[in-house]
Amino acid sequence: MITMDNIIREGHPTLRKRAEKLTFPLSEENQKLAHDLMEFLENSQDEKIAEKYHLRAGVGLAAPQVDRSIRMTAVLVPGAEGEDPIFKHVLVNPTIVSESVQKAALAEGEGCLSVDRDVPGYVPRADRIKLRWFDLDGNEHVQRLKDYPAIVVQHEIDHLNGILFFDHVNKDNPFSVPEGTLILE
Ligand SMILES: O=C(O)C[C@@H](Cc1ccccc1)[C@H](O)SCc1ccccc1
Ligand code: NI
Repeated sequence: MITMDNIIREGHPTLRKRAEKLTFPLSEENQKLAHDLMEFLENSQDEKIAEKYHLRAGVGLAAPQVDRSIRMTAVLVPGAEGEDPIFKHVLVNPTIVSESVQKAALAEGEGCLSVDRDVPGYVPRADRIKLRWFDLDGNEHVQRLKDYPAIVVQHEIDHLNGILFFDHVNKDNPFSVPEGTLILE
């Protein structure tokens, strides 16, 4: 299982690389990695398991964060208590095929499992995206996302491109955003 010890931190060169596209069929190793990335998110969102293994809660984990520079990320956006997840997929070779001009940013800013410090400020991202990805069998999927799920997926795709959330924070005024940006509570 993946624990925090497997997650590389800010300053590790892999976090700043552009990850390599995958070809199908996926290797056994990469199929196992896909499972392990999603398992980490499930564990990190389970109070008992997270406490037992000292896991930070996560809604996304990209392969580069465990030092595997390939275009694969798990995303697990939970639904309400006892409800199905809002978005639960391992994305292979994800791309944003289109996005809204309108931006959105989380009111509480963003964090990252690979960044062990608080970086205050808004992270402006597209509020709505049209996402295309391949599943582990190589089937293509296309789905529109908006607000929080869209923010999470953009955060994870950034990891595949060597981008960290604080790269988007305005250096001069961290709490300034482009006009019309939605601040999501
Ligand atoms: O480091 C990662 O990629 C996982 C991040 C993803 C993320 C952070 C902020 C905004 C969108 C996505 C972790 O999930 S950060 C911890 C967290 C946990 C639950 C809810 C929000 C953030
Ligand atoms: Ni992150």
